[in-house]
Amino acid sequence: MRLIIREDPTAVGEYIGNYICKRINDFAPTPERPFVLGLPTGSSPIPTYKHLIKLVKEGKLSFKNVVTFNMDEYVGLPRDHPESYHTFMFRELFSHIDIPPAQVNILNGNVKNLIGECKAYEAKIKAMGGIELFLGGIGEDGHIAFNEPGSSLASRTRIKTLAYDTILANARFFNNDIAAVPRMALTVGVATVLDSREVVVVVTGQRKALALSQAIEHGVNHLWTLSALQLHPWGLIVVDEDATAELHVKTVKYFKSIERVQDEVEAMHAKLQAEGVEDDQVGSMD
Ligand SMILES: N[C@@H]1[C@@H](O)[C@H](O)[C@@H](COP(=O)(O)O)O[C@@H]1O
Repeated sequence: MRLIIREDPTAVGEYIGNYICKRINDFAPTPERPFVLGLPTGSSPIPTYKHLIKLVKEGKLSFKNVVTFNMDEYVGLPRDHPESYHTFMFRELFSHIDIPPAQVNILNGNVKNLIGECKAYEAKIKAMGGIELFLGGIGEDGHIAFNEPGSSLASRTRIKTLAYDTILANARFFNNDIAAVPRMALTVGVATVLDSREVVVVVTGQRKALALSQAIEHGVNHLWTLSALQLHPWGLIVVDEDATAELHVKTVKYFKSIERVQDEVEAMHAKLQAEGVEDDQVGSMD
């Protein structure tokens, strides 16, 4: 796992936006072989989305051959509700870039058969050849997507009851009316995220500092579901200075030293991929 530290959320968004841009351009997607990208909602990815929009407008990036799968969606919230994740994604990203809407996949929390919806989502990801890069955010309790504390680390896309902490945290989007926050969501599982070839997680702000430290300085456990990223060979967390507040100085120093050799390792990864060597033969980047 790698940890990249930047000054503030804007710099984090620029780093991740450029990173995703490079990955998509290196992949050279075509209609027959699209780049499959997993995406999150929340306030943390907004600077990344702003930067991706800028790159598209500058002609440096295209989403024409990108297929997206969102992490989660509330159950029972109308699709056109201002706080549905469907509305969020079109407002913050999809309406401003060149992605064909048919290539956008977002779980539907309003169907009768919610379990069927989740199974079909997993099947569609599989049919697309799996997710190339999953971008994620975390909650203050360390949840990734809506995999609340206590979620199985082997979980797949399913219905999830939201933790009270998450309902409280998300009330800010519902005029601070706790009763208005949906109680349930559909979410990809921890294993769905870990199945991706690469996982990039954005963590900004001091309120996420404890979760970050629990996820990277302690063992893998189901109470801080981001900690499962330790099991992934190609995990990257990009944070701002505020989010490092609970980390040990030696942890910060260690990851900063890794960043220094990052470019060399990425060049090696690209070379081996070009030669057709599988990732698991390459090993992790740290
Ligand atoms: N389901 C989403 C998560 O995917 C997201 O990571 C989290 C953090 O949101 P924010 O970035 O606004 O703190 O919010 C919700 O719980």
